[in-house]
Amino acid sequence: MTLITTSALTKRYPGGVTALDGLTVAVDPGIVALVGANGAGKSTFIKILLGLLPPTDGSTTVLGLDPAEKSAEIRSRVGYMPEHDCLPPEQSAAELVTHLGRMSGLPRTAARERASEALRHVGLYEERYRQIGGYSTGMKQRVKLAQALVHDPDLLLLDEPTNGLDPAGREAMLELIHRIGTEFGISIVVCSHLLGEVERICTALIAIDGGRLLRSGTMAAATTVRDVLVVEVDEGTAELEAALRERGFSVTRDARTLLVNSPGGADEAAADAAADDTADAIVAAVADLELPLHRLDRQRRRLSELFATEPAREKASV
Ligand SMILES: Nc1ncnc2c1ncn2[C@@H]1O[C@H](COP(=O)(O)OP(=O)(O)OP(=O)(O)O)[C@@H](O)[C@H]1O
Repeated sequence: MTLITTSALTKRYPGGVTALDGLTVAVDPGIVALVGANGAGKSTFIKILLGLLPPTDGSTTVLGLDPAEKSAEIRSRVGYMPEHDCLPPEQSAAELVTHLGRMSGLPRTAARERASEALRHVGLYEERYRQIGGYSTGMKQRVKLAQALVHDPDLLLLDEPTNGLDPAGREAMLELIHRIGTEFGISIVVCSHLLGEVERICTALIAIDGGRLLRSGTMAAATTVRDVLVVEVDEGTAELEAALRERGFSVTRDARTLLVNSPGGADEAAADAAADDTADAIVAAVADLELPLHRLDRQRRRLSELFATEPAREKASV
């Protein structure tokens, strides 16, 4: 089942701000990065997915359900970690998470058990009876994550989960999110403006800019340069470079690394097929020269490089 679909989703706030402008995406289950600069429309998108805000135009489904009609069901199957601190300082984490578990419909005992379990998953089990007011920022972020997990959701929506954390705290939070997504099999949408962070843990990407879709698809597709292969041999780099040029390839050399251009294709599948042919030709050239092959790979790029070069597009591209 598709995790989230939107069709020409548009949100205009009273006063004339268009926060989302004709957004069309289809995202499969996994750990999905929702990225964009401040004001891009990420929080608006999350609120629409939860049924907290109605769209002005267009439609969306979450776990196959329409938030406009099934917002209660969606909220029972989705956990939401809001961006801002909204925790009562006088309560303990155990009390708060149990209370929110009850609010999501769990019976009293089950809510208490699930709260303990959720707090253990986020590493707060030992501290669960302390008042939240005495917690560090990192611990408060973990309480927000635990309350999102308490009712055993199918999908977690995390709004800027590393906000306010120091580097070690950010690292620990990312590891935790990754573990929840991979070991518990819960799909996660991570809303962030930190590209380096989401690139490491997410399997898919929705990038928005000024309310418009910049790009969506798998993280691998976003970070793979399809038409450039990277080759390294332990010795004989110059001979290999010459041999590849002789075979008609355009090659550039950067120290021990050769970058070999593969003819592009009309679409992703054609580009993949062309890259496979180019890889075969490289392997054949390496074998002919009897060189030790060290690396043969598609070139990767950082998400930040993609957004530095990507022109804002009129229309979605996958
Ligand atoms: N309730 C509102 N009324 C009017 N305009 C709003 C409202 N909420 C958000 N906006 C505007 O809509 C646009 C998108 O805001 P949104 O909060 O969705 O972006 P964001 O990507 O989540 O940004 P941030 O990372 O800063 O939270 C912004 O221009 C914002 O000022």
